[in-house]
Amino acid sequence: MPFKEIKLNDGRIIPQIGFGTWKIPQDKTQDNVLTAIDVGFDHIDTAQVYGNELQVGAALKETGLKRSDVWVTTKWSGVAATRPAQAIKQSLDKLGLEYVDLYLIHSPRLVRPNIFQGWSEMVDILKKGQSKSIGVSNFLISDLQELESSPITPAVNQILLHPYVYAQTKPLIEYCAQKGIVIEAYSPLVPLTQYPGGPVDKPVYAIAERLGVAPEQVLLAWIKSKGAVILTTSSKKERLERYQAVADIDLTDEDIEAIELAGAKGPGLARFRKYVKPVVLGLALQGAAYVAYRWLL
Ligand SMILES: NC(=O)C1=CN([C@@H]2O[C@H](COP(=O)(O)OP(=O)(O)OC[C@H]3O[C@@H](n4cnc5c(N)ncnc54)[C@H](O)[C@@H]3O)[C@@H](O)[C@H]2O)C=CC1
Ligand SMILES: O=CCc1c[nH]c2ccccc12
Repeated sequence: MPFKEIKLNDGRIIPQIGFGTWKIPQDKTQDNVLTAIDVGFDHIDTAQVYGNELQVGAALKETGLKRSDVWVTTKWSGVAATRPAQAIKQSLDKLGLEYVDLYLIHSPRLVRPNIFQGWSEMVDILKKGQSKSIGVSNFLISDLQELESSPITPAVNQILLHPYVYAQTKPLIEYCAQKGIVIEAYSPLVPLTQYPGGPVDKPVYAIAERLGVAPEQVLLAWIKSKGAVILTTSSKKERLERYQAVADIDLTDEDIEAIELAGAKGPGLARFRKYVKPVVLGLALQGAAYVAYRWLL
């Protein structure tokens, strides 16, 4: 089955695979994005906190692509204690765009305890046309429940998704399906990048050998089987070509079950969500420093 164009609850169509730009140094971003677009990516994912929106924008300009031919997502990450209204203006400026396709709250920690208020600020951005769709990232069911009385449901929830966290994440995935919220899966290759030698390797390598494909393609095909948007990355053109080729790789129900059974024997969410806390702590310190600076002025 080729990559689907996934329909969001606001009627817009999002390309099923996106090129992620987290951790790409500024001096490499423009080239990497150009390579991604060259091999067929038409969906780029960045964020305020990645610090490379300017270079993403430069790449988009260099391609000469029509604005409607590329999907651009960015996120409000709360850098320097910004609120969404200020952050979106800065992001659009850096990207050199009049609108983004999707604007996300990067983490519920940015808006707790008043999640509804934070979401209302995102709705304002939607109304102003600064983003065509709005959504959230790293939201739990309890966070999403706070938004149930909003007239606008998040279009997506961008979350960590790979076989080692699938069993624990299933209730969230099911909740999102029920509410019409599309899942965007980030870090799908964690079994290869952060837990090589783990129980998922056995079925993944066996399936890869049987199909004559690479193990990373099997993991991305597994995400595809869930109907989620895939967010992945590489600086290498050949890898990006392999990711794109996943459009033509379909797993059987037995393959999917074998991967999930092995995934359930792995370490689970606690092992893989560690980075979020230090990052958010860093942002909080940055915010506190800014508030102190404004108070001293
Ligand atoms: N909203 C959020 O909080 C987050 C969003 N993201 C988004 O998702 C994007 C993708 O996330 P990643 O964690 O980078 O994705 P990922 O799990 O797809 O990992 C990509 C890495 O895997 C490597 N790789 C590919 N094949 C491999 C193999 N066979 N063996 C070993 N390594 C291999 C690639 O070279 C690349 O460095 C990010 O760039 C960002 O845009 C990522 C993390 C958090
Ligand atoms: O997006 C990737 C991980 C990350 C980097 N900075 C933040 C801030 C808030 C949530 C997640 C992240």
